[in-house]
Amino acid sequence: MTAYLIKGVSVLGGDPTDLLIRDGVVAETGPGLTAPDATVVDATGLVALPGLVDLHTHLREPGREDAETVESGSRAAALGGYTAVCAMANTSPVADTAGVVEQVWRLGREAGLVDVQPIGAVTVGLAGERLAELGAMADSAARVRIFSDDGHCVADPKLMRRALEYVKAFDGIIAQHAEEPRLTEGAQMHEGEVSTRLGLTGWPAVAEEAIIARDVLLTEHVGGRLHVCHVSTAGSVEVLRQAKARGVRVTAEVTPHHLLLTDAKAESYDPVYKVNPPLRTATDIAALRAALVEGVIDIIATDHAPHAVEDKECEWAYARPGMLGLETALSIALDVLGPEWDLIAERMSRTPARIAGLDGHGLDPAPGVPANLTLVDPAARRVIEPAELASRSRNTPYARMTLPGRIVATFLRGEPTVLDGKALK
Ligand SMILES: NC(=O)N[C@@H](CC(=O)O)C(=O)O
Repeated sequence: MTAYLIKGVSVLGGDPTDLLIRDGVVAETGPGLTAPDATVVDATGLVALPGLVDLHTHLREPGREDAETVESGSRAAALGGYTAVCAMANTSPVADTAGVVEQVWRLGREAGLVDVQPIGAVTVGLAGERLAELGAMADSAARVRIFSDDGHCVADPKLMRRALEYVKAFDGIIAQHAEEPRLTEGAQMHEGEVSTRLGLTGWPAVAEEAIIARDVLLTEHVGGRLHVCHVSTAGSVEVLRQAKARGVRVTAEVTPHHLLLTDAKAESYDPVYKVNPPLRTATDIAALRAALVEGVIDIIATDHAPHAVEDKECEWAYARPGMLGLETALSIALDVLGPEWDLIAERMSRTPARIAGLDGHGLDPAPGVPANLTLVDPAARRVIEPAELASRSRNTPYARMTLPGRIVATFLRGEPTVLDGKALK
């Protein structure tokens, strides 16, 4: 294994120092380190963060390798500063058996760019009718601890209750896509002023809030663990605030796009802005940002949702919902939160690693800690060019926008996956 000496780096915004990485761990920290055998990385002006951890990534393999593969998504993740991602189960076939989750897990190991932790489906085929083999997935080599039908809501309350109860045996989590399906039939965008003007069927905020309210009560009742995917409304924040105040074991995520973009984007009729849950209003954005700072929302998760050109560059009504996120998330966080490095590390690395139980991730660089870290140039500004993204898909909502921050290097267990802003594999 090569040793790396990172010179002049600011750890989480602190004074410049050096980090010596050897045998996969941070061996030493402090100014003026020397190590003749080490490769020197000049990190003047760069900030070191614990490697980012994404709790919500769609890698599309197996089934839609034209949109993304475990390898291409892993590369996009590493370039975005991530060292671990949790892969959602809505693949084809669905990740609802030990066989499929082990396949995704193995593909992640082979790609070797980030740790890929599969999420298992809650119900067979995401159909919402009967529980999948949750125990077999938990016992598999992939050691699944988070289960989600994301893309679909586990709408049946009895099934949701059973799922929450079942995974308690191994302290598992049910991650809910909160969308009451009867309230969103035919929905195309957020229900509000803009949808009325455009004549598009609305997806009301209450469709999300009603499910979160139900699920925190169910979670409280059975003493389980709930994670709420992509929270998008001010009302949801209030439901979560109350649940947390009562001590319910619930965590929640917000996506970068729900922190930045509003439903006014739909006025362009450009399906790149079609996403589930839909882009909401400026009032919602303000509430989500405040909740993220306060900790009512625990983490930023990308909901990286690559889609092939034919599924996005078509009429709005026929387009699939979802947008890319891995390669731009840190920039959006910087834009929204400012250079609040400790908060960014908390919401994008430490807390997601803790929720997912990913040992060795989410730890600040210190002697003895596995060297999973990323180096950011906070002064850089970059123009997002879709053709330059490592993802196989092009559906970024930030095309040609200038965003702050650039990932210069990412290390996974002491080996660089990204150097000089370029993926090494
Ligand atoms: N977030 C999205 O808009 N899309 C997700 C699934 C989903 O949550 O609908 C996808 O898999 O494409």
